[in-house]
Amino acid sequence: MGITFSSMLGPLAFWSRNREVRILMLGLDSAGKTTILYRLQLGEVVGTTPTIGFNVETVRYKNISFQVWDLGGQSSIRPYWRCYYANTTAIIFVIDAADAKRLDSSKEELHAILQEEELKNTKLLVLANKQDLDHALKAEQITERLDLVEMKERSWTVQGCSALKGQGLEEGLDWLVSSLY
Ligand SMILES: Nc1nc2c(ncn2[C@@H]2O[C@H](COP(=O)(O)OP(=O)(O)OP(=O)(O)O)[C@@H](O)[C@H]2O)c(=O)[nH]1
Ligand SMILES: [Mg+2]
Repeated sequence: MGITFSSMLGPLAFWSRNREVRILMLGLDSAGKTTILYRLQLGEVVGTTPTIGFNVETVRYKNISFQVWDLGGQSSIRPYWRCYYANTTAIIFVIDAADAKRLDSSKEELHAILQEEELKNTKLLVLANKQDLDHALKAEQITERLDLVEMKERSWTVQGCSALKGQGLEEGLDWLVSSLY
């Protein structure tokens, strides 16, 4: 009996308890996607091998269930990314910020994804991973190199992180959560 705080929150509380947000994690091979997935889910660094196909895990953060799809990034399997686009809420695009030579390839793949009709309403979190390495480019430099500065039609951000050290990932998820409301 009586009105409880959660009943007053009503639909919002229901939404946050029950909605599963589908996230696609994409990026070139060896960017650190699988390491990030398991760092988020288990809170530790696991040994990885190149992903052939995908890993999918539920990550609970701030009362929201994220269903995170981590797809293999090798060039031969990138054409299969499109099979997973439907019903995606947000893209996490992972960059190896210490691998400046491959930034142009990352940019090409990212801009191709952003043209996809099925992904046109998705939020975009770019993770500039491997910030623990001395020569890693900072988030601002990655933003420029990826040609994102002028992008106005979608919610996006670039967040520096290190899956190895566990830094920057919570900030990225906080941005994702805030972008959902
Ligand atoms: N120094 C450093 N190395 C990292 C970091 N994150 C991942 N790595 C390493 O980068 C390599 C590739 O990591 P994965 O997570 O397998 O990369 P991936 O993006 O899943 O690669 P594919 O499955 O081939 O698409 C591994 O040796 C990781 O240990 C990081 O933050 N810092
Ligand atoms: Mg992988």
